[in-house]
Amino acid sequence: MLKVSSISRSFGAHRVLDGVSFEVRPGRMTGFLGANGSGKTTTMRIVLGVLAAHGGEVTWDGAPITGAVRQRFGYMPEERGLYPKMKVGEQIAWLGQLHGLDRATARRNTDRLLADLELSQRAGDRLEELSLGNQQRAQVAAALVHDPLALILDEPFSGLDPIAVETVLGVLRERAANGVPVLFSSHQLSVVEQLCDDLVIISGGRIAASGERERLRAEHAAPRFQLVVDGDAGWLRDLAGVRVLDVDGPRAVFDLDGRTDQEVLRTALDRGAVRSFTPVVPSLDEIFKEVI
Ligand SMILES: Nc1ncnc2c1ncn2[C@@H]1O[C@H](COP(=O)(O)OP(=O)(O)OP(=O)(O)O)[C@@H](O)[C@H]1O
Repeated sequence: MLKVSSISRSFGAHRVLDGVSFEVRPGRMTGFLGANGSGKTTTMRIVLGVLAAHGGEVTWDGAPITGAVRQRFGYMPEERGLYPKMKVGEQIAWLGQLHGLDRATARRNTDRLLADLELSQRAGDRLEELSLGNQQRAQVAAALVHDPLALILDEPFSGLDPIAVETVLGVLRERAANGVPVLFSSHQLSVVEQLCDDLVIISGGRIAASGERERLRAEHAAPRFQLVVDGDAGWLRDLAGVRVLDVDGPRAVFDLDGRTDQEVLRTALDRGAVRSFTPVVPSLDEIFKEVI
């Protein structure tokens, strides 16, 4: 497991990270979410040892991370590091060798990854000849070629079309399923909402919330319900103890504000047929707005 404990970092007088702590668990896709400038890239650079922390530590399986362990991490940096003039397949295999693979294994891993990322046809092209989306797939391949112990990916989905998101996601999920902790940053809530198991939300260099996505949702869930009745649900507006957010014919969405869900349900049943009565789970968007 990758553990970040109380890390801090300043640039001049600007404190960019302030006591940042979270875990990236094996076999989990962890979304690292925050607005522009909130400290995601700085945190990832510190995890990778590209940048020093001014306080705190990063550990792997309980021990401070050594150079040898870091060498086995996979990193997709924000600035993207591949060579535009070099052929895609050669470049990825070469990066595999730089990470310690023998030539045959590097080649084999490259072929498999390019196939999984649906990029095999472009293996012989120079990187600069690829579309931006395909360049991004190549960057993902570069981060994965040496079968990393852990994956740290800075905005791996930005700029990808929905089909490419699915393809890249499939490859990352397979790694996660094999026990690799995967940390990926994003400021696209909708992307993170679908893709992550765990969530770390950073705001102004501090962790605003972290943990299992579903637990965070449940914790931040207002007691909100949707009721569908026969006829018009407008009567709910006059019921004390509920705050109606929306009524659209037979459908109403409301928060409880003093009355229990069972009381509202009984009232509705007294008035006629109830077609559905369901809790409304908040979107990540709502959680995000609430915690930052
Ligand atoms: N080398 C640096 N020198 C000075 N300030 C820096 C440096 N690197 C980052 N910062 C500042 O640290 C803050 C956090 O930046 P960081 O890149 O970590 O944010 P981020 O969450 O990754 O943002 P984005 O989503 O825009 O990539 C910003 O205010 C940024 O200007």
